[in-house]
Amino acid sequence: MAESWAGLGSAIASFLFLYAVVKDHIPFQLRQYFANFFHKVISFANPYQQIIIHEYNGDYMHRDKLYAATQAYLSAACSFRARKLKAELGQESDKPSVTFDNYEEVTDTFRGVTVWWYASMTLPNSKTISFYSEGERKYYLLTFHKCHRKLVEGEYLDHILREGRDVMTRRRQRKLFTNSPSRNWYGYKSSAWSHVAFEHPATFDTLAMDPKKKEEIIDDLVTFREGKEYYKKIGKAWKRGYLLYGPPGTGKSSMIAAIANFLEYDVYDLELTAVKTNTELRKIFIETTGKSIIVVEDIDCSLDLTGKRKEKKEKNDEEEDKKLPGKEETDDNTKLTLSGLLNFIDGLWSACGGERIIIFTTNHLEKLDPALIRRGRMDMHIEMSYCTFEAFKVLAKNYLGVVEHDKFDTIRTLLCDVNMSPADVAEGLMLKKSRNTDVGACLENLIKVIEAAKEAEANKKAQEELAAKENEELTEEESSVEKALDLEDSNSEM
Ligand SMILES: Nc1ncnc2c1ncn2[C@@H]1O[C@H](COP(=O)(O)OP(=O)(O)OP(=O)(O)O)[C@@H](O)[C@H]1O
Ligand SMILES: [Mg+2]
Repeated sequence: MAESWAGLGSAIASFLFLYAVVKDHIPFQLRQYFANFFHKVISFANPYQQIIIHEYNGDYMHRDKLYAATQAYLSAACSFRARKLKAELGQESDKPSVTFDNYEEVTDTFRGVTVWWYASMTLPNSKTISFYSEGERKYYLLTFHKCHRKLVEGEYLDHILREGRDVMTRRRQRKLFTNSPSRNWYGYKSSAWSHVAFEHPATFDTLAMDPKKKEEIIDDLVTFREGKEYYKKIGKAWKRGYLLYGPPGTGKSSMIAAIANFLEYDVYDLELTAVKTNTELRKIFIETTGKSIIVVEDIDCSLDLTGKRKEKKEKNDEEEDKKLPGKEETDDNTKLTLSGLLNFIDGLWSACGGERIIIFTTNHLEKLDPALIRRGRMDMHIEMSYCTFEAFKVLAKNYLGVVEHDKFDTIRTLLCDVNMSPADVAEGLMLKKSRNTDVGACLENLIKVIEAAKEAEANKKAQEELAAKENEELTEEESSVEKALDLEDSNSEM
């Protein structure tokens, strides 16, 4: 046996030696012909097929998107099968990712089919003198059986792209954007938005509100997040509008942060007062990305939107006849109007860019134009109310770590008679906590705060009643004087 192996070895060595000697004497075309023929024979006999995914294609400017998605996918789904791993922190990421190192191979299974992934790179050719210094070129090599080609090309690569993008989205450093005034939209890479890292700690666990309502909102968000196919089926853009309304300090902004953290979306905080025209608003909108929340806080203060559309329509009807041909259309395009805002929410443009949530907040629901908040535009109206006992229990758990206490009953009774925002209740719990860690003392402090608020509210109510009574008496007096004067006048006429 050993002899026959030795014989084979020497035969190969002789062949390679001979080939090296005669290679230079064979014409190039003939060599090419033999190489092609050899390749065909090999691939005919080889039942496997390969797809290569390079990190950079053509130039060094743009990293291939499929390569990036593959890297993310493999790091999440397969790297645990590799022996040699490497960890790195991507540019846009805030979480380290662990992926398998070069020259490692892992397997993956898709619909019962096994495929092999191999990470490798080509080293720079040191003999080539180039103006640009070339580095190593990394790539992934995907190997699979020939009979699964349709599945791999048709579905598996799409699956890699989709899942990989999801992993990248989850790992990315989320951002809080704000729109810059249009005078700053100039220069290289000019953008309507500037951003900082989004790091708000609010979550649904820290949000004090009725647990049933909270559950409803979470269910709605989950349905939305998983509703891509549904929205496609019913022919609606994949977006959802929420209107948060309620008095100051009831948690509207905290709710936005909790939603963003729950869905892992970016937040675009749209300052409408910095937008001058409908065209600007459209540009701002186009520059937002999918998986994001667009927020307009205090919408009632941002613009005088009430009834403007109606007035405008009437005015337009009147002015229709006066319009001269060739006269410039100014109104709609040079000003930010309610119809501009409505277009922004659900016009044709609203469908571009993927899943989006739009949230408006207001302290005064009654001030808003019904068209702006009708169902379909603002799909869910969420009232953020004064602190109830259920909401207080969430705050007590978060701030003091207690779920039950003797003083809870007193607080329950007190909260029924007073309108206190969760912000005020939280402040009552926090003030004392900073100096004294005793839970009983903190709750005692809160009771005092609520009692003081109750007294202040009662005083205010009494004053208002007094003022109303005085006003009433004054009007009564005035009307009796008027009546007396009228009587005098009629007597003198007679
Ligand atoms: N429902 C709540 N749950 C937990 N904390 C709350 C809640 N409401 C208010 N707070 C606390 O009060 C602070 C202010 O709340 P937030 O800014 O969310 O109120 P808001 O409704 O947006 O008020 P405004 O109408 O003035 O903008 C928050 O930082 C948070 O600590
Ligand atoms: Mg707010």
